[in-house]
Amino acid sequence: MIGVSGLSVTLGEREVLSDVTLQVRRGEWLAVIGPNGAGKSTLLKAVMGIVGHRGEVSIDERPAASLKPRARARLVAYAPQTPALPPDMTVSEYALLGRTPYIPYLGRESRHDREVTASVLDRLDLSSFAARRLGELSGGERQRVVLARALAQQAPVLLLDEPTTALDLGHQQQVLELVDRLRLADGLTVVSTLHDLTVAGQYADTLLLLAEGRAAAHGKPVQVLTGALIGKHFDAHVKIEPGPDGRPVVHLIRGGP
Ligand SMILES: Nc1ncnc2c1ncn2[C@@H]1O[C@H](COP(=O)(O)OP(=O)(O)OP(=O)(O)O)[C@@H](O)[C@H]1O
Repeated sequence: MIGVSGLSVTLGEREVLSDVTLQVRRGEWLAVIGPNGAGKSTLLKAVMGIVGHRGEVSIDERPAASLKPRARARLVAYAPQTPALPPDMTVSEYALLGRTPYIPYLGRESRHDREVTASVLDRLDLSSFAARRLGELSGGERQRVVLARALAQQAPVLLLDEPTTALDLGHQQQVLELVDRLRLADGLTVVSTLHDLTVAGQYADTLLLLAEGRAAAHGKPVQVLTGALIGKHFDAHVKIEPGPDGRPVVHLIRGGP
């Protein structure tokens, strides 16, 4: 569904992504992990086509560069880490922007567009916030609104940049379960950056470990979440245990490194 080949990005004077190649199958969840500054957000932005890059990106077998903005928006929804939100816009107006690729030029949203948006707001516990202004929300509420806009887009590919960092535990689970259910029901392809390595290993089929802009490891959670790789690339001292479902659980060890 997503193909990336020889992807490199230079920002300012620095090459922040170097020669990254990967494939994400339809219905797969890929989590991009790695230390701060490794290039995770830049990888998502390059797939979205919002930073200049070298190398190839294809979406649904089509070169991403050839997609017109409206066609791209019907294929890929992106929830950035810290988007600028217009403070006076309401939650429902903002979430409805996710329907823009379906609204005719100079036309208005349909009843279906409003229903899809309302249903997404409901599934993210945001119905009671629908009339609130974005400038009056907490960090976690804002994060769920950004996600609501992306989900309202109903695109087959979802790119989520740190979708849960500002969320309390219950809302983290709600968001991750919602994305997972949509993926299993509708075959969504998901690429998310995630700092919580245990969560990444719980939900994703495949992990990509980026370090200094390069792919340092790629594979199933048990192959990537190893003490050796985490010690080397995060400079962290951890203990890894299999969780109840066999997927790895990463514990920080007090006193290390
Ligand atoms: N506009 C820019 N000009 C120069 N360097 C930049 C620019 N934007 C980002 N960078 C650098 O690119 C590198 C990769 O940034 P990126 O945001 O992709 O990292 P990340 O892995 O998502 O980090 P984090 O975990 O901290 O969110 C960082 O070293 C960052 O300082």
